[in-house]
Amino acid sequence: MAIASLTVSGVRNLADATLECDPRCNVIAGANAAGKTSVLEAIHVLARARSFRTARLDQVRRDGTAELLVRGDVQVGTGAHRLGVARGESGTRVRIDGADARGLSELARWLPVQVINTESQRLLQDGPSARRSYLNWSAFHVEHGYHEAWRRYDRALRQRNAALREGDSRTARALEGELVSAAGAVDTLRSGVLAELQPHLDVYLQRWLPETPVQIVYRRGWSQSRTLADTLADQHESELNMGYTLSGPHRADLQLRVHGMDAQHRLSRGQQKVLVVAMLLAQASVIATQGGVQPVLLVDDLPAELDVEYRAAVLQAIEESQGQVFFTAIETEALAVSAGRLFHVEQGTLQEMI
Ligand SMILES: Nc1ncnc2c1ncn2[C@@H]1O[C@H](COP(=O)(O)OP(=O)(O)OP(=O)(O)O)[C@@H](O)[C@H]1O
Repeated sequence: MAIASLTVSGVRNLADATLECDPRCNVIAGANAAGKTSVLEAIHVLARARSFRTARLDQVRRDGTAELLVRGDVQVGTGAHRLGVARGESGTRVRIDGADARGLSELARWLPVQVINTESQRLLQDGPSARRSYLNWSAFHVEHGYHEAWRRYDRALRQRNAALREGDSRTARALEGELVSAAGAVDTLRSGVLAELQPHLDVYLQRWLPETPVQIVYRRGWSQSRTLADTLADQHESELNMGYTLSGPHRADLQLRVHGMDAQHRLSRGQQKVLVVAMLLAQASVIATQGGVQPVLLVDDLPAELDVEYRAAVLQAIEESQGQVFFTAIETEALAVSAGRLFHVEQGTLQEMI
C-alpha cells in the first residue's frame, strides 16, 4: 500500500500542488509555519475525510477558498486506485475510483494511516476514549465483521439510551437482548485483536524499554465475573435515573500498567513517548500482517519528540516496517533517514529537492 501521487488544492496555506511520492520514504522539510504538517493533514483527509488537528474540516480549507480537494493515486498490491475527498460549502464528497463512496468506513479501508505526533501522547494521558479508539481501529482493520458488530451495538445502545432518557423501562428491557448479543461480538473481536497485537508490541518494548515491564490490561466495560445481562438487570433503576447505559463495550478501556501503576504516573516523559510510538507501530504492524494492508505512517517532527537515542531506534523500526512513510522536519540532519524523495516547503509552496 502506497500513495503514488498526491494532489492538494485549497488546503490551509499550501499552494495547489501535485507530489509524486516515494513508495517508502518521503521527507517534507521547511521552517516553522511553512506548511509541513498541512501536507500530512492533507494525506489524513484523503484517508479518513477528517483532519488529525481539528474536528472541523472547514478549518483545513484555505481561507477564502470555496473548496478543499485532496486526490491520491494509491497503489494497493498490483492495482491502482484513485481516491478523492472534497470539502466545499455543500459538505464533504468522497470518491473512490470515480464513484461516490457509500460511507467513510469504505474510504478508511483503502488507505489506513497512522499518525505519530505530539498529540499521540493523548493515548496515555487522556481518558479511556482515546484508547478505545485505538482498539476500534485495530479491530476494524484486522477483524472481519468488527465494523458490523460495532454498528449493531451502537444502534442498540442509542435506542436503549433514548428509552432510558424517556423513562421507558419496558422498551429499555426489550432492547437488552440485542445489546448483549452485539456486546458479546464486539468484546470477542476486541480480545482477539489484542491477543494478535501483543506479540508485535512486545518486540518494540523489549528493544526500547527492556527493564520496564509494561502490561496491557483490557477492561471490557463490565465486570469480568458477571454477564452483561445480569449487570444490566442489577443496575436498571440507576440507569433509568441517569438516562443512559452504564456498562458495556462503550465503557471499555485499555490500561497500561507498570509495576501495578498507570504507565503515565510511573514512566518518564521520554519513556511514555516511546511507549506510545511502540503502540502505534505495533498497531500498524498487526494491521499489515493480519489485515493485509500496510498503513501509511505520517510522522510529524520526530526530532522534537524524542532524544537522539530513542529517535535512532524508532527510525530504524520505521525503516524495517517496510511501509510508506511521510516525515516532516525543520532540519533534515536531525532525521537520519535515507529519503526516497525530499520535498521542501516554503510559505506553502512545495517543491521536490533533487
Ligand atoms: N485555513 C487556513 N487558510 C490559510 N492558511 C492557514 C489556514 N490554517 C492555517 N493556516 C496557516 O498555514 C500554516 C500552516 O502551517 P503548518 O502547521 O502546516 O506548519 P508547519 O510547517 O508544520 O509548522 P511547525 O513546524 O511550526 O509545526 C500556518 O502559517 C497557518 O497560519
